[in-house]
Amino acid sequence: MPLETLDDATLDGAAVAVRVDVNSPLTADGALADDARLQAHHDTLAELTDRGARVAVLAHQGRPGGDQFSQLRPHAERFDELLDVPVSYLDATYNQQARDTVEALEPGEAVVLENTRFYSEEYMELDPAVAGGTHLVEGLVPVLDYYVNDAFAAAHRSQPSLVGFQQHLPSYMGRVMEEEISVLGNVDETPRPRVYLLGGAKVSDSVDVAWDVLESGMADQVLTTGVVGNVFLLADGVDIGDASSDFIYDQGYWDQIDRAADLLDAHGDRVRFPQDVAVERDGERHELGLNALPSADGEAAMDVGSETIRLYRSVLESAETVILNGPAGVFEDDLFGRGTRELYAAASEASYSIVGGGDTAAAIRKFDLTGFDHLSTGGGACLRMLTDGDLPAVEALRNAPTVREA
Ligand SMILES: Nc1ncnc2c1ncn2[C@@H]1O[C@H](COP(=O)(O)OP(=O)(O)OP(=O)(O)O)[C@@H](O)[C@H]1O
Ligand SMILES: O=C(O)[C@H](O)COP(=O)(O)O
Repeated sequence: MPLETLDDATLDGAAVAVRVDVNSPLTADGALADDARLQAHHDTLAELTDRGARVAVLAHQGRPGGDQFSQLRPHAERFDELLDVPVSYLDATYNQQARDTVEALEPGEAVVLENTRFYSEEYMELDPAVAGGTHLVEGLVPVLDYYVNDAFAAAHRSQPSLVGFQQHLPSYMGRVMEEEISVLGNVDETPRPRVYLLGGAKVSDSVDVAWDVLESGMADQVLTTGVVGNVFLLADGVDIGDASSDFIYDQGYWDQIDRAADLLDAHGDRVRFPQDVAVERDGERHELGLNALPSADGEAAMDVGSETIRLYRSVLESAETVILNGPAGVFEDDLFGRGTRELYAAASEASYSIVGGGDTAAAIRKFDLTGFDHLSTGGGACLRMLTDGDLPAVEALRNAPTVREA
């Protein structure tokens, strides 16, 4: 089934649940530290309210037990500032009070319901049919006409608010979802040479992507940086020292070293790993070539070094398409931002560039970089989309009933 967009929906007076992804960094006192994800959904919410929908916003924040797990009041207040229509907040999600509030909405009004993950079923990966029978979904469906999914960044999760409503209601992509699918679903049409710059700390996701794009022929080159680069150094037999190795072990990525070694055996001519690294010594950035590793002082490799930057820049300069995910180093620390800043700047010069990842986007903002063609709102979702294709929430949209069937 083709995916339906807001162009296909008759919204005037309709009660619409819209799932967004506004999962954002919070300050110690619970305020939003960054509203980029809220801004990204502005156009979808503005269109829904402008076209007379009565809008119930569903979203999660953080993970149960984590320090970023909180109410959505700050998000609702920020939406109220960003949008031209009133946006209220309700500390309930699917009970009678929530149903009454949604039913009482006037056309063009919106309410942000409480964090979906306050309910245990929401934090489970469920088969869509089971998700359709959860309390959250069954509680809200009676007061809704349509469901809109704009939460691309969470679309790799098969959780009730992401896949359950599509079992009951005519469902549409929001504008963020539509744009992400149209760009990331057509990566294979972007010009060659196509280079993947993979860094950051989610090693198994990046090794998955590297395997997939090298095996399928999608990538002409894969450049590795960050913790991912350190894993490839270990895979090549370089002793990067206990501090960096222990970090990889503690994060549960030890088994990825063998997968990286197999990848080097199979496609070593198209995979690059760092030729030098940066460590902190006496409070300064200090660079070490591979022959100086492991460092006698046991410092951790926190960034790629100048020689790696030079080599990678030359590859990036000859690329037509660059797909970038994950920072090249601990960019949050001024000593180790250089690899990320310089490699991202080179990537932004390519004819076509795609960026995915929350920390990656934060680095781009920190270094004031511009010129990228597509900044994905997703991290894990973007990577999954680049490998497995359809995401569970998108698949559920494809299978949703049409207006006539509902
Ligand atoms: N050499 C390194 N050692 C330790 N941490 C590193 C290193 N290089 C990068 N990092 C860390 O990796 C983190 C970002 O990795 P991650 O894979 O989460 O990025 P992302 O894909 O942009 O974000 P997300 O998937 O969470 O949206 C940053 O906090 C950065 O400090
Ligand atoms: O930030 C994200 O990647 C999405 O909001 C998904 O969050 P999750 O990884 O906690 O499911």
